[in-house]
Amino acid sequence: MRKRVVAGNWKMNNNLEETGALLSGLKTKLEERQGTEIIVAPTFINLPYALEALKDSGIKVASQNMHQAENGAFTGEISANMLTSVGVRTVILGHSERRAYFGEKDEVLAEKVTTALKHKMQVIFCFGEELEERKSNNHFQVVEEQLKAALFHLDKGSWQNIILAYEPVWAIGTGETASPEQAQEMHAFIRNVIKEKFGTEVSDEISILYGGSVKPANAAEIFAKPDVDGGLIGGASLDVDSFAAIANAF
Ligand SMILES: O=C(CO)COP(=O)(O)O
Repeated sequence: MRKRVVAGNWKMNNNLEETGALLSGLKTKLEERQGTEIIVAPTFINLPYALEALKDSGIKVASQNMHQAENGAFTGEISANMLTSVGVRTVILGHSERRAYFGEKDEVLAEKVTTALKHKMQVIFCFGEELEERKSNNHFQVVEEQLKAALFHLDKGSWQNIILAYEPVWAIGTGETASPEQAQEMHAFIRNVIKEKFGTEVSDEISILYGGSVKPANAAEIFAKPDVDGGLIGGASLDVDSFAAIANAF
């Protein structure tokens, strides 16, 4: 049975006080939630605080990024060892904002995935096409290439620590969502790409999340599709009621 996951990517939002308020609201609203893995990804500086605040809640804490090297002269960066040493066991990698604004390429992302897995971290791996690529009908090819470049070096066993997050760039923060049919079509394609390389024992078990303007009003319809196993939520994860409503949309 593959996991259902609802994850909140807070991006560069929420200072300490705002983090505290959001976490205590989530704890109250989501503590009893069964059957769906809930993950929140505050900014690096608030990760230890979030871990403490969510202790015993069943809600997991993820970082939004990580450097591929073990340690060294990489000013401003955070390593896998630093994350796991404070108790963070999940990392979001490959987000389109990291690719677009910080120049992260597939090769670096492949290294980041390897490093995270070496440290026994769970990886939420993001990928997805840009608007022009969809308009020119290249979206399937783009997505397949992103998966191949960053994840095809893995062995079968590693996949139990991977969650995929399909996030079409044109739907992120734009209010424009992929239709449930578009999401299902792409998710089925992704599952098939994984099946052809790694077999059904991997493709049947891998959780594939959809991300891009998921809101309480559209979550249930998207999550109802057979190959959509949950969501990676940006803007709507910053509000307790919205995020709780999305988590309850299965
Ligand atoms: O980028 C996203 C999650 O990682 C999606 O962001 P929005 O939900 O704000 O569109």
